[in-house]
Amino acid sequence: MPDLFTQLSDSSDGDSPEVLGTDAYLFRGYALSMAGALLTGIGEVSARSPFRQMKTPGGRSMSAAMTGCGQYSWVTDARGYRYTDLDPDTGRPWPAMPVAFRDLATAVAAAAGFSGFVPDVCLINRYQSGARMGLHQDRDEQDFRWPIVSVSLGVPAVFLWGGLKRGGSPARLTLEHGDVLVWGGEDRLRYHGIAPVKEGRCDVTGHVRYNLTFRRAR
Ligand SMILES: O=C(O)CCC(=O)C(=O)O
Ligand SMILES: [Fe+2]
Repeated sequence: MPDLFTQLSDSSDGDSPEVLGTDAYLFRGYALSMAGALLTGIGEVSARSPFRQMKTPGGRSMSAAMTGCGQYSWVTDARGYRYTDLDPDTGRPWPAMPVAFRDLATAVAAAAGFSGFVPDVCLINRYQSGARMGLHQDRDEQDFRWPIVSVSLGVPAVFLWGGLKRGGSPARLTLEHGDVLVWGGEDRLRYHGIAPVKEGRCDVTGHVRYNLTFRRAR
């Protein structure tokens, strides 16, 4: 893979990512130096569009609480999964995406070989202990050529990394405060999820895990 070499040496923190697939990388600690700014951003976004536990189309409450920012964000309710330009809870547009969020997503995507990624969505997940996310694909976006960029903050969690089809037992990776995953290309539709988050403590977030997931919805 000659390309991989070039990409790795372009990695802006100088550390090589772990390779999770043809087009999937884990950049350990990539967001550590920006964690303060990211948490401030989460506070500002959630002051305007509060975290809420959404319902699946089948009527079950998601255990992770969610909010979002950007031009659109992702919602689920009895009508299904979709992106909206208004927050259904406030009736107002989703808060603007903080510049620090967007710049981080663009830079790490480029380090993974996806130059020109400009997210129009940042979905923010908040996990208390016991919260989880079942195996799923991210497939409500228009153009699967753009990757998913996923930033973990706070208490660690086990990320489940499956294949392109349902079934089989997924790989398990512990994601810690500051870790960033990028998946796209051949890996764009991989099943993934989060195992129930264990009781833990992080100096900056307390008992909570946050995940920022950056997408290009449209
Ligand atoms: O919390 C995570 O790390 C994964 C979140 C996720 O897969 C999603 O929001 O679609
Ligand atoms: Fe996902």
